[in-house]
Amino acid sequence: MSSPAKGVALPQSPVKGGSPTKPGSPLAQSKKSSKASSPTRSTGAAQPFVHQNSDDEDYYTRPDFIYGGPFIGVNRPSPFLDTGTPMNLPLQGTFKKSFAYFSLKERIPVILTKIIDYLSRDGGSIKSANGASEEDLKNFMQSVVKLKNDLVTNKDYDPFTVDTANAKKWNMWIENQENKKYFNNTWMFTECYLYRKLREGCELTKGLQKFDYFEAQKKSAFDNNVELMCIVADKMVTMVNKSEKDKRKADFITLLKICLWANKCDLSLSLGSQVNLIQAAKDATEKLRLNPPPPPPPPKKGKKGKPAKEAAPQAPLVISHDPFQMILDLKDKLLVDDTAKIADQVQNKADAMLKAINAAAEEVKDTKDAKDTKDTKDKKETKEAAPAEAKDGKEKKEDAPKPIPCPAKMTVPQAVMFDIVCDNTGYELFADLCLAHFLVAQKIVQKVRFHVKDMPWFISDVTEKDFRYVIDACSNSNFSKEASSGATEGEGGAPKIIKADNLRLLGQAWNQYLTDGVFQVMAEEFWTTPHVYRDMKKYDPILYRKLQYAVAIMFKGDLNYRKLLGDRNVNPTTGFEASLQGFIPAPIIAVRTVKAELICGLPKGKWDQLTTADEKWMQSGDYGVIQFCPKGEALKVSDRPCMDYCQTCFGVVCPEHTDI
Ligand SMILES: O=P(O)(O)OC[C@H]1O[C@](O)(CO)[C@@H](O)[C@@H]1O
Repeated sequence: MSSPAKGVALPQSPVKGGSPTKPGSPLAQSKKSSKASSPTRSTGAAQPFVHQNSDDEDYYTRPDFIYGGPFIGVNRPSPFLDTGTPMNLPLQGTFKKSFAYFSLKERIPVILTKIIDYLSRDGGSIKSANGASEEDLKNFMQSVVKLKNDLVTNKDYDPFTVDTANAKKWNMWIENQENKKYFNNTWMFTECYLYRKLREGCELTKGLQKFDYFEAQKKSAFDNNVELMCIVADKMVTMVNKSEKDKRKADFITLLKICLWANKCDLSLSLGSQVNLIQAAKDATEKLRLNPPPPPPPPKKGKKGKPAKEAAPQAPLVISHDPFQMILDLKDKLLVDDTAKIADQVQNKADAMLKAINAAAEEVKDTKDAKDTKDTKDKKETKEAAPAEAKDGKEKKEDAPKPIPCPAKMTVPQAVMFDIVCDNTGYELFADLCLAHFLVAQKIVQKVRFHVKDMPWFISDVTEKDFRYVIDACSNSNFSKEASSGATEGEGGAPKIIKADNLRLLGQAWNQYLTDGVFQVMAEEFWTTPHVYRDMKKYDPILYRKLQYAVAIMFKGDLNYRKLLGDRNVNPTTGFEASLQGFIPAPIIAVRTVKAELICGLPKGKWDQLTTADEKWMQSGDYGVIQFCPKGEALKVSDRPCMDYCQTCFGVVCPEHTDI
């Protein structure tokens, strides 16, 4: 990992004056606490105070100029604390033992440096692929260099200068921030700002408007995991034929877990380095070999008349890269498993929703029939009264387009829909598509809406272009390879050949689903704003309402999880529903491998146990949760109709919101 650019590294000299460890201060408490019981879980809210190592020494001790008088050295209180994130506070770059601080100080500068390297190394091909000029490339590169320097020197955010409605909104949000410095504001705001600012660098050029600086990495990530996709595709064949209840439930659960572990494949945590699950499995096996788990305890003797308890199974010593075997191998790393509840309740809710939709359609039909009968009667009377020549003319049949009622008035959706708020492209998106395909094929739902990003985001997040790329790449794959060691062997012990035949079929089916509107891709602006989800209603009520039509919404990955929890270090034993802070447009499913220091819904003592074993377990992506909140806000006739209401649709037929 390279350090921040020369000459701009954050200063580390001691602050003059001020007691660094006041009794009762967060730092004092952290010093008292042992490493294992984590200082930050027992502290109260952090108060800014002067301490020894300020990351912004210059600013906090810079002399004040008194008009007409001397420069006087003052010690301002520094917000930097030598702790992790205190409980219930937002993750923030001021907590020097937190992953947020480490990310801003070390990880993101590396990500930005890699973009700069890429631009200088592949400038020629970037220019020709985008029709961009040398000037465009130079300007973009300069903007990335400046962004990196501003970050590592903890400057104030720059306002956006590109003339777009979105940039104006960002400027307003920046203006509303109490802290405008990269490290001093919330990690969420700063991180999102950085990715948005990167985009602006392209928007300000003529020729790089559509340039995706992460595209090449995303494409390689797809190629690196095709073998896994072929393995999953072969199994999918057995999951899509209409099956009986128990198998359907078991397959639903399996696919949720495939979706979970696919979330290991993000390029942001790996700083853009390729994540190859086959290699990762080999590395994990090697780790186990060097540090094997203790043998399971001997079976307990049964009480009088009762059979002896079975011995606990030996923890696996080889981690397979076969995604289905991986589910079993990683069983203990799945910290919260609500999959059975999800499978049951999504099915039940979907059945109930279908009934309501059919009943509503029946009602509309009855009204229409009654109207048609009346119309026919009226017409007949008019005809009889009409002049003779008109009676000879043929009757014109009109094919009225299917109206979409005003979304503000609609309380029953148009179809049973499942929503996926996507995270990473490549293998993770492939896994999400498999789950979506399964839900449609088993007729649990009629439609799946995929929510993707409207700009390159956190390196590997799915954009609309990536979405189509993955489907096309699956349809056209001609992968064929002898299975790597660790995968299932073929008949008679012969090496198994892994082929893309079924993967191609899946890709073709998905293309058809897209054409038919069974799969829908939506790239709403809200997903690339810095707002956490409890604020969605305020910032994007229309999206909130759209989500309310879903039978359930699956939020993928770590960043979505952070936004669901308000990016706060909540108490790890707080329940999932309470942690959502009122954000329940529909039942919520969170499927996330743990890559940031926040989690909820853990059993008592689990967090301490994991932290004792490995202080950094929350940064590794090795653990996962699949959590469920079955509640959803009931759909009422809206008291806050959408912006088009009464302007163009007049509450009858919506010309705008065809995605509902
Ligand atoms: O792709 P995911 O699962 O959202 O992870 C994104 C990564 O980026 C981060 O937001 C940090 O930059 C982490 O939370 C996580 O490591």
